[in-house]
Amino acid sequence: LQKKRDTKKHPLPPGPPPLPFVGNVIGIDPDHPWLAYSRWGTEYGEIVYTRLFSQDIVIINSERVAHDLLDRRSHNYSTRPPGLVHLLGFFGHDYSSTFLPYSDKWKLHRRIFHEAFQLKAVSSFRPIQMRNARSLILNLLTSPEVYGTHLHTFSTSIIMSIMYDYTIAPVDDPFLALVERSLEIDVKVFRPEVAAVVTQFPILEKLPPWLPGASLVRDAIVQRTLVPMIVDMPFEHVKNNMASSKCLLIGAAGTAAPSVVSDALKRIPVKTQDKGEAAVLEKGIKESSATGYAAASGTTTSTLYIFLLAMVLYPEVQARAQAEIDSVIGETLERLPDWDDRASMPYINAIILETLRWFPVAPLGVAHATVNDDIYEGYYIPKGATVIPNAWFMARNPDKYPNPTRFIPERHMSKVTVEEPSTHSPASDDISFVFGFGRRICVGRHVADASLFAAVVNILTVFRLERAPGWNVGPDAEGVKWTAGLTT
Ligand code: HEM
Repeated sequence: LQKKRDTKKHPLPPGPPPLPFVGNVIGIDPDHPWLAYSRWGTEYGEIVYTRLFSQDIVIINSERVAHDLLDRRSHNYSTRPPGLVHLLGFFGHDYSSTFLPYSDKWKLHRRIFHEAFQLKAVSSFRPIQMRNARSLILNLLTSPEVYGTHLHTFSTSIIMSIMYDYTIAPVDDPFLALVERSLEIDVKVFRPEVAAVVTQFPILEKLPPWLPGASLVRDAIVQRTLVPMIVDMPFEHVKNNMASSKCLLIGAAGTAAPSVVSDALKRIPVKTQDKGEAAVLEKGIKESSATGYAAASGTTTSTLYIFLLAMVLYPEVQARAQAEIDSVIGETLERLPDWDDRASMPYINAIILETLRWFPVAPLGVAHATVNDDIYEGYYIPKGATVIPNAWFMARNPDKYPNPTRFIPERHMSKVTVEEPSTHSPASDDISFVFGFGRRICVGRHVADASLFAAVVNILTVFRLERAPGWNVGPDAEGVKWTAGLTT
């Protein structure tokens, strides 16, 4: 039954007419929901209401509305959809900072991330990022045919070093195997569209696992086994390192190499003598750090795939970027670029911004939800509504980005920051919407920005990327097959 509401005074935002019971489920390609949402954006405007079964969905199709609601009214728009939160619980995933409802637990996770990943702190990770970028170009030189694996190794090695000072084994790393299996399930399941179906048909969670069609239950069983290992294994690695370094040097509080986890653990005794509170803090550190891998690896890797695609499709952009690099480090390649060169490379910075814009790797961001009813520009937005920022459509706003399907770094040239690199932040640039909004904006955006610079500048310094013969993809990237989930 549809909820009874008095929407006479304030109508719901416009949207496609729903069918009885199912709402607007039909017509959404589950693998590319942003395409339907964007069509509705063209037809109905900046804010669209739709219903998936009984779940209210509000799609935000413009940065203007997203800033109004998700930033300026963030007190009401900073939680996650209850259906999604429930689904995560069913999968044993209720530790994930990304999907925690707005709560004290989320605030603690956010504080732990903020201490490590705020703009003025992230420069301490630069040696790790540059070292991994150098390994990346070496790996690409050795076996270019498995470039995807190398991009993935680059992203995962960085986040594991930063978080845990954990060095990933070149082959068959035991932690990586676990986490990749788990992420495969995550990206296909943790979406508002799936949550709406499961909320409507709770029986789906109760089916016997052997039944054909009970893949949700089977996946949940696998996840509930994997999750405790994923959360515990790298955390114990840090604790063991800290303990053994203490044994070696009695009295020195942890001489293990620094990492986000060891730094956060070292801060605990200073802050609290209370055992209960210390346990809560330790759990918060363990759970938030386990979120870091999932949040950082797929997004960074996918962005680098899109960068390679752009370079192959736009050789003139590549040539201009390489001319810029040559002008800074010299054509003889006596050295590779480094952080100090960044301020002299506005075109490289513009390429990074355009890569993030051209195909946002999280095309629908991560869904927010309302805590209370709201009225916005005369429209009624119900309590508990799932609120989806359609980054894909924002990136294709022709008023802001003329010819939006084309890769044109020049459009950012007047905006790229060229000051001292430690003050450079993509959030201050005009593509910050790809990192989300308000209190939930991506905590890793400054880390991501630096990793992308390290990879992009090193790749362009030593390689020329060319189209493989017979590969027929046009400048709008039509013909490219996208693997879609939470991230593409
Ligand atoms: C190109 C790379 C990246 C992109 C495009 C990206 C994008 C996003 C987006 C769209 C969100 C959701 C924001 C919202 O709810 O409005 C998010 C959240 C988050 N990201 Fe990123 N991200 C990237 C890299 C990273 C990295 C490297 C890290 C960690 C070091 C990270 C950690 C997180 C975390 C923990 C959250 C959850 C924040 C919360 O719910 O409070 N991300 N990211």
